[in-house]
Amino acid sequence: MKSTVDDGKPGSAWRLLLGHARPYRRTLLVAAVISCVGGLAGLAQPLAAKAVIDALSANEPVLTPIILLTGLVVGAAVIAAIGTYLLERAAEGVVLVARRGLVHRLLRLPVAEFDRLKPGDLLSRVTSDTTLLRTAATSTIVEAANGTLMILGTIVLMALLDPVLLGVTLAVILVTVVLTGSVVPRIGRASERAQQAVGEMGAVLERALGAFRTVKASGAEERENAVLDQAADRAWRQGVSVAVWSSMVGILARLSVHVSFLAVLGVGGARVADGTLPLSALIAFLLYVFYMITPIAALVNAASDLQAGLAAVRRTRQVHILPTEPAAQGAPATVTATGPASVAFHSVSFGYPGNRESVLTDISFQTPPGGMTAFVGPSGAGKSTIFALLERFYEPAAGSILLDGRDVRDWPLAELRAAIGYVEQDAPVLAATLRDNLRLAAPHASDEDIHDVIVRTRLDDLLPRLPDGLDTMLGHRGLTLSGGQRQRIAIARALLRRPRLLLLDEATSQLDAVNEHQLRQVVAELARSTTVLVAAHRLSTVTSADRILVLDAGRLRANGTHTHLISTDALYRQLAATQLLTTQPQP
Ligand SMILES: Nc1ncnc2c1ncn2[C@@H]1O[C@H](COP(=O)(O)OP(=O)(O)OP(=O)(O)O)[C@@H](O)[C@H]1O
Repeated sequence: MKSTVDDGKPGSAWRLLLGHARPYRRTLLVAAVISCVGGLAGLAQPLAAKAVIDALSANEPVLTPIILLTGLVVGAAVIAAIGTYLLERAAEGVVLVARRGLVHRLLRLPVAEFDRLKPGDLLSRVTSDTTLLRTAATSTIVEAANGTLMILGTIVLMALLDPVLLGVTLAVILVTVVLTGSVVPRIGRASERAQQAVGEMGAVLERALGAFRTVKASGAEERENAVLDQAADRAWRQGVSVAVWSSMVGILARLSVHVSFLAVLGVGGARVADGTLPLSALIAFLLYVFYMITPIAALVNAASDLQAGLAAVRRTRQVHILPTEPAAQGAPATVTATGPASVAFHSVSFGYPGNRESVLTDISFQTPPGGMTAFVGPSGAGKSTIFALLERFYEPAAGSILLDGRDVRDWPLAELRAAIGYVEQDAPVLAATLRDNLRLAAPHASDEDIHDVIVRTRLDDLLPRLPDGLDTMLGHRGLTLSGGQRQRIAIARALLRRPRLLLLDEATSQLDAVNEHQLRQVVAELARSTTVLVAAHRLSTVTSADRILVLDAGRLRANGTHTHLISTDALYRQLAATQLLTTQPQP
């Protein structure tokens, strides 16, 4: 995915990161105050210990100083725990909101957009990048704010002690800040490249695991392993690069304190020698120089973490600027009309995005409400593409598509899809129970409805063999089922939606002869109450269709019944001959 997020403005990633923190600003403020109070309680502990020792040596009552000391110790621990809890809670909140936002966006991507993306990379943005946001948008911001505050406080106290020595200290710190400023962006760039490599790894892994059996059967484990290794290696190298630059910044911070100390000692020593500065002021000043070590170290850490967070925010932002389907803004689907819907294509031409070749050229046809229309033609002729256009997964380059006399572009997208039952070519079974799989398209379907479609799709022979009936978990992508069973589940799922238009893409190709015959009867029965469009390879499944459209290389070349086409269309005759059909319609 191209990095187009910064919009050229360096501040935009910062704004986005702060945007993630904004909902938790109160919690973060409280956590910052708590951490200051905890720090003060810590600072007061030596004084309380001193009071206990003083009381002991002076033979005075020690109860009060001991209570005070205990109070400070316990109080500091409790306060620190509350601060940590608040920060961690806010951090989890940041991750939750970021993940929800990304998931919401991803599920609303247009199909055309999804085609060009890598699911594994998207997955890493939802899981890994959001985790990097976690600390950057919460504790790091608090740490940076506290560190800055402490440094400013020390500078004020230093100014009160001796402005000249302060000038010396600030000059050294300034040089360090300039040097650090040139290193920090490198941490950011390396972090972003490391995350990109993690994303690539996700994509390769998704590819290998998604085709697990094929990878094994092809003996390609080692080759896939090598590709994964390379991506992991790239992530490792960038991680090492982050480590190198981060330690450079650490060295600079340490050097700045030490050089400040020496410079203050030199200049201050000379001033003590010529009597312009009391020795006690020089000692106090030097102590303050050392007090700055902790906040400077905190700022250095924060700078590294923030760079990783900014890189992550840029990657998550890349998802947020992807287009979404209009359904994202629309109301939930409400089916207003019922009964079979008519379909019409008027001079539709279409080519897949990024592909200059036209896949459909000047396609025009009409189907009345109800009945079965079949699309036949050689592989790659464009049959599935017609269905994809009806579902509005893509927009045609020219022409118009009407469902029920209304242009599909004028239908609210959710309503359009609610009217259509779609069984895609390799309809997936999700890793969920059989019931949830069936209800995917009709979440409110009753158990009677479910049993009805199970009988109609001949799934009733499968059901008794499942250990928990409808509540049996079906494995990842339905791999625990046979191909035919997966197809019948997909058909049952589409039927449960009570569609006005049913699109069956090769839906019967994996059924045995008996089941296919039964299902053909189901489809024929269905064609009486709904409009059925079938994309078929096997003519045997569609010879009894009310009309058959013959597609060849994206053009509609003939249209008619089986008997008509056998006598008029050479391609159809050839298809029929190669599929060993008689010229008689099948029962
Ligand atoms: N998402 C896509 N992006 C780019 N090209 C695609 C995409 N899907 C299909 N195509 C191309 O569009 C053409 C038509 O494909 P389509 O799937 O519609 O054919 P089909 O007639 O259904 O074929 P089959 O019977 O083999 O399923 C093919 O050349 C195919 O390579």
